[in-house]
Amino acid sequence: MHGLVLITSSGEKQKRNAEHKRCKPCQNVQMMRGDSEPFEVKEGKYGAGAFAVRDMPKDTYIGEYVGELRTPNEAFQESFIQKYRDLNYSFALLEEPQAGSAQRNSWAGPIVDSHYMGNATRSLNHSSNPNCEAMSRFVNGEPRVGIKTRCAIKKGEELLMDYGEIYWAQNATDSSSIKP
Ligand SMILES: C[S@@+](CC[C@H](N)C(=O)[O-])C[C@H]1O[C@@H](n2cnc3c(N)ncnc32)[C@H](O)[C@@H]1O
Repeated sequence: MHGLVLITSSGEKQKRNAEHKRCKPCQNVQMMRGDSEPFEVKEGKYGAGAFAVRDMPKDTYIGEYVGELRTPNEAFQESFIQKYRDLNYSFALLEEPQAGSAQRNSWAGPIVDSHYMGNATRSLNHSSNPNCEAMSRFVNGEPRVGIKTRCAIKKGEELLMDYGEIYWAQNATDSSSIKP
């Protein structure tokens, strides 16, 4: 199965709790309110891409990565269609293995698939030097994924995030999937 990858770990959870206490404004609240930052979707190097329409500081909340929640098994079935179209909109929540464990990252929960029901955040393309990042939050007990800037971004720049190693390992046979 292939998909965009979001790592959650105990370190991440501690960071998240600390962020929650600082709340300026709290990103859970931004998700609940449905806040979003405007950006433009237009043709880029890898099909549609998302581009900043104004300068944004680091940690700007861009919006929620919305989609259908799928089980890993459902996502596996769906992945054949997405692979055929060479467009994969599945966002998996992964858990990091315990320190010292030989186990690889494993699927931890539902997969957010924006292929059929999504919003413009599904247009963010991949870069190994990203200017945006995903964050997972439990909002009223529901797993949700938001996108925020990880550095200051200038108007006109493409918004990019790192899809993660597994995505590219699983797509390695596709000649069009060239990791930049
Ligand atoms: C979440 S979608 C991003 C939006 C997509 N470009 C579109 O036109 O809808 C992910 C897909 O974009 C393409 N893509 C994104 N970043 C890429 C990159 N760095 N290199 C090659 N293809 C990329 C791949 O086809 C991938 O399956």
